Amino acid sequence: MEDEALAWLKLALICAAVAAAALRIAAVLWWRPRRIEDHFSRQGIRGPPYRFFIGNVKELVGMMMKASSQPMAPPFSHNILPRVLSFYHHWKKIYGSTFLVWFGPTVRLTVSDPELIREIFTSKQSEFYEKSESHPLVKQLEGDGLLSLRGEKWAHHRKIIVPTFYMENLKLLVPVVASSVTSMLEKWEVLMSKSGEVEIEVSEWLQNLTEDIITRTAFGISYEDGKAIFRLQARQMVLAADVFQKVFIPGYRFLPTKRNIVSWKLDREIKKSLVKLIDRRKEESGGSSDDGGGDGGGDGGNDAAALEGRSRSRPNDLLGLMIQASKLSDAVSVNDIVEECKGFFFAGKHSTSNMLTWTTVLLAMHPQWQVRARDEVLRVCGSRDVPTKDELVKLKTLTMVVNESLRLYPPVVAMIRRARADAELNGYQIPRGTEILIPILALHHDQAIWGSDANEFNPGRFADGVARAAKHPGAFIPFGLGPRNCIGQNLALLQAKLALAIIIQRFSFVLAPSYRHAPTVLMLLYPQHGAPIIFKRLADPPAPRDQRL
Ligand code: HEM
Repeated sequence: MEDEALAWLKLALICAAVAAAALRIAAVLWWRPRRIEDHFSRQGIRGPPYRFFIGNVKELVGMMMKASSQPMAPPFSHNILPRVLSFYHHWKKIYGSTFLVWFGPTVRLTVSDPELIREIFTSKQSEFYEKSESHPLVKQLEGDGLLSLRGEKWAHHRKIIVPTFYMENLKLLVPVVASSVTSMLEKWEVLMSKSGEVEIEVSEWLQNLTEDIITRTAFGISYEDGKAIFRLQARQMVLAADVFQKVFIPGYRFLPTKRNIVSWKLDREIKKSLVKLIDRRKEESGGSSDDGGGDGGGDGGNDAAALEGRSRSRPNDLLGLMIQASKLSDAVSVNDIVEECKGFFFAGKHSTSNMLTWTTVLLAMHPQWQVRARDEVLRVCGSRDVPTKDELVKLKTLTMVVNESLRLYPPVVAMIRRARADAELNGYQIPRGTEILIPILALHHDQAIWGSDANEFNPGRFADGVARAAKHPGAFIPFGLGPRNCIGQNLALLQAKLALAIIIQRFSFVLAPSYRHAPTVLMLLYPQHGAPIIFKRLADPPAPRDQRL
């Protein structure tokens, strides 16, 4: 009898637990989304209706797949928003520029008004919005460093790493970057036909170039070891990109599939090699706080100032700076350094090569700007000399071209933030946990901000600088904005200008007949069918040095 009562009790408890779990699931997947929809609807913000569990993902993926399966129309148009962010383009027409979209049961408020964006990133309100958790695959690649850290740990790391990217430090890297570029061009020369022409798939070559440069910046004197490590990471990226294109299955990354086993092995190898390298660099720098990256001495108190002093005298590499900082502060461990190195490779390589690829494509499409940019380079730097750091600053036309390329084809097409507490955004009440989607690409193509030629390539709009190029000074944000803006933007721009200057100095180029204009997004904005371009060696232009500026 007692046994039977116990059995009933157990059953009742199980039923209660199942009912509680079901209620919880229903709350998360049904009532909460409805409540949020109502909350925003009362404030005049609407969006496509939430569907149980999947939200708007099915329609969104369908629109994106359809768009990327169709050619651009007209074929070389820069009006790429409908193709690249088709869901935004479609729903904006129905619901206005501030609308809700459901990524599963997670709500995202899409915001493309520059005033609201400024509020989210730079005003006092900005402390309410934090970086949201990345997709697990992205997280594995970006590491647990600056890109994903939050709070005090992020602030500490940022303070330590910032001096690496000071312009006076980066300028010392000009010869390093230039030698990577010229060695790439020498390889192109070898491939050239007798008539001095060659077809190059630039996106691949430029990826190798930026990998080389980021390796030198991150590892400096340990270049060869760094290269081997970044090769492993590049393999891991290929695996991740493959999975990224498939339907996301929660928990998939924990399953011992063939792909996951290879990826885990790579991850272990990357960590092991980095730890070994860091230990060796630590040993080489002995008991002193100098890692050999600089020649000043630190007092152990103001670490950022000490690092800054060093950066003026010699180019420090990221690894050297982090090792130095780890000696000055317990807050940076070997594991932290490992994670930062991973993040730099992830953030620096493809974004910069994409920017270079799009700018090369645009110059091939718009020969009049290619000629203008070349005339300037030849006038300022001559026909064969590698531009110096001072000459680079004088290349105004090239700067305008790069900015226009970053406007029309921003490698990072969107950013996401998450409200960590209930917040007010210019009168809108934003509940805790709401994610905010900032479609950089849409902001950059908005006719209300950039004028009726927003979808045309017109570098001239940047003639008076970035702040005056649009109706709103904060409308150009390829590198993000506020305290978490891109730490590597100076390096990226320096690389791009130097590489482009050396290329246009030596070659003229046009799109290959096989080029199909098809911008698409997979983590970053890239040319779906590659970027084949025909380069033709220029006859040595007669520009003697003394006739230049
Ligand atoms: C054209 C090239 C690049 C573009 C378009 C770009 C774009 C961006 C954007 C939009 C952000 C802000 C993301 C957000 O707020 O959610 C960002 C952050 C970041 N970028 Fe870049 N980036 C580029 C190159 C680089 C390079 C070369 C490096 C490093 C070598 C780098 C390292 C980082 C890091 C570490 C962050 C996170 C900063 C923080 O949160 O404190 N980026 N980048």
